[in-house]
Amino acid sequence: MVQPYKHEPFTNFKDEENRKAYLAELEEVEQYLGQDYDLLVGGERIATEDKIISCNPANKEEVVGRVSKANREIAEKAMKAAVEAFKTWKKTKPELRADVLFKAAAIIRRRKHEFSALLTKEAGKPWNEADADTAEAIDFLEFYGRQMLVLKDGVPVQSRPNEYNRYDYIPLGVGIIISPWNFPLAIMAGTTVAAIVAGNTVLLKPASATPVVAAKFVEVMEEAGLPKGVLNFVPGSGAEVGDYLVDHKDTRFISFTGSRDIGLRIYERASKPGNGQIWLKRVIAEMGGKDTVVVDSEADLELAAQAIVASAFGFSGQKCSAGSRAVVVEEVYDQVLNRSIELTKQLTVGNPDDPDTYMGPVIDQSAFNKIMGYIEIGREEGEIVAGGHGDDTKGYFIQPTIIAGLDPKSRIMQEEIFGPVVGFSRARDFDHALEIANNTEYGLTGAVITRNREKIEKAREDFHVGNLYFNRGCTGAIVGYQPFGGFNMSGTDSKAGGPDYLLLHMQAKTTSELF
Ligand SMILES: NC(=O)c1ccc[n+]([C@@H]2O[C@H](COP(=O)([O-])OP(=O)(O)OC[C@H]3O[C@@H](n4cnc5c(N)ncnc54)[C@H](O)[C@@H]3O)[C@@H](O)[C@H]2O)c1
Ligand SMILES: N[C@@H](CCC=O)C(=O)O
Repeated sequence: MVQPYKHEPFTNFKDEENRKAYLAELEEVEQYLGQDYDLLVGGERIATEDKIISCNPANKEEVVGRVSKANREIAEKAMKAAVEAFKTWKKTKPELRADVLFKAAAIIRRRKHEFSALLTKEAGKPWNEADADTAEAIDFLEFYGRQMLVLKDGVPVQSRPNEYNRYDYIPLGVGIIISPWNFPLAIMAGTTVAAIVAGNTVLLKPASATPVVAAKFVEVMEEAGLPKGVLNFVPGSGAEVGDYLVDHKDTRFISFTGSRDIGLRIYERASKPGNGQIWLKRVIAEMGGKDTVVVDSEADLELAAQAIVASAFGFSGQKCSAGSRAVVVEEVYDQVLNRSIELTKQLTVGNPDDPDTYMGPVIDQSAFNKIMGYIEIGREEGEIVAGGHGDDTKGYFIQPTIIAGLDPKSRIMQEEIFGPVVGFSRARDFDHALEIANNTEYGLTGAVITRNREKIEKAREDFHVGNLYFNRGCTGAIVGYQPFGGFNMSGTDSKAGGPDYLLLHMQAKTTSELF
């Protein structure tokens, strides 16, 4: 009997035993740094000469792993394997498919700190952020397994005398899963297993910065009993393998999570049918954000500053949900800004191996350069009142940075920076604050800090984002509790971890029989 779903608890690292356990797993992971990882195609392991070299962003000399790189020929082979495996996987009982997910969840739970320690090494995640990423991966496995058990018999529809009508969900076909590096376990695993449990077969192309944790996850799925060809592992270049698979006539759907620009490229390419293609490709695209914490004059100002700082600088602001804009009502602007500066100056930046590090590095040289470029723009557009410096000698470290006095239409307040930078703008009153909050092309997350019930209700209606939070920060959605996804250029609002998510990977079939 499947137990009711509950989210995986976070680890309390104040507990000495937990600290010791995490340190032991960091040592364990260090033993296997630098190893080679193969592709997986139709159950066959393939090693290529050409490798993706994954490096530790906190110590760029340290190689985390060398992962074989797929090319078009291998991608084609993987597509054929997935098409073949779909013939049997689509007919495999949904209960059995769900059991594979439950077993995979149990395996990852037993190796929880090992996976998190690998995230610390490969993505530069501080302990609590890595722990949350692993917990979310477990949650996706547990939640989607249960959702499939709910959907397996379809939904009742009306029948009439001597007529029996049914409404069932059937899988789509072969899906391409394209995942980002910032939640390299949770989002990669969640998008993969949602497609699989619904009866589809997939080709997984993880982000090139974090392929090792994806390779480890693929091993877990094999251990959990997934048949050959259902999950094919094809890391590779977006431009080469990504475009090829997006354009492929046998691709039935694409599940993409990543930037706005790549999301738009995929959306456009997928709309053009390839030679011999007999369907419209479905696209799930979860993209960027420019997320705002709104602070009202009638608010707990300490809570407001805490929420701004946590939302802006958790995992160095490298979350689509990051609160990269603070819009504060005039009356309390100076107080909130000053307290946010104080809190920011207390944050520790350093090697995420150290449990006392709050903020680790950003992911790579190109991210470092881009974020430092934005900080320079910020010097022109506003005033740097905290941080503003970076150091890329050993790893890619950037101080948490606050830029104050910004025009709401400035670049810092409009463009996704994806780093530890938050811009502050003043609003005349609460209505003006909401107007500013809605003035970007994105619509992913937002938070409102106020004690006023009417203002909460106004924001509930008028603040146009997929995930809106009151009196807390705007990051950290939990699977099954706060289904996640955004409006406008933030994507197709797929609501990962929500009750409708699996349906995006299925099609409904009506049957009607007369007696
Ligand atoms: N909305 C969400 O749920 C969500 C969650 C996490 C991250 N994100 C967004 O992701 C971005 C950061 O992640 P990123 O830097 O990995 O994004 P990215 O768009 O650069 O890459 C995402 C994935 O797309 C692949 N890719 C690149 N070019 C491709 C192509 N031509 N065809 C197919 N695939 C291609 C990459 O290799 C990677 O696997 C941010 O914009 C962030 O906001 C959104
Ligand atoms: N789901 C995560 C964000 C994922 C994107 O980076 C959150 O709610 O903070």
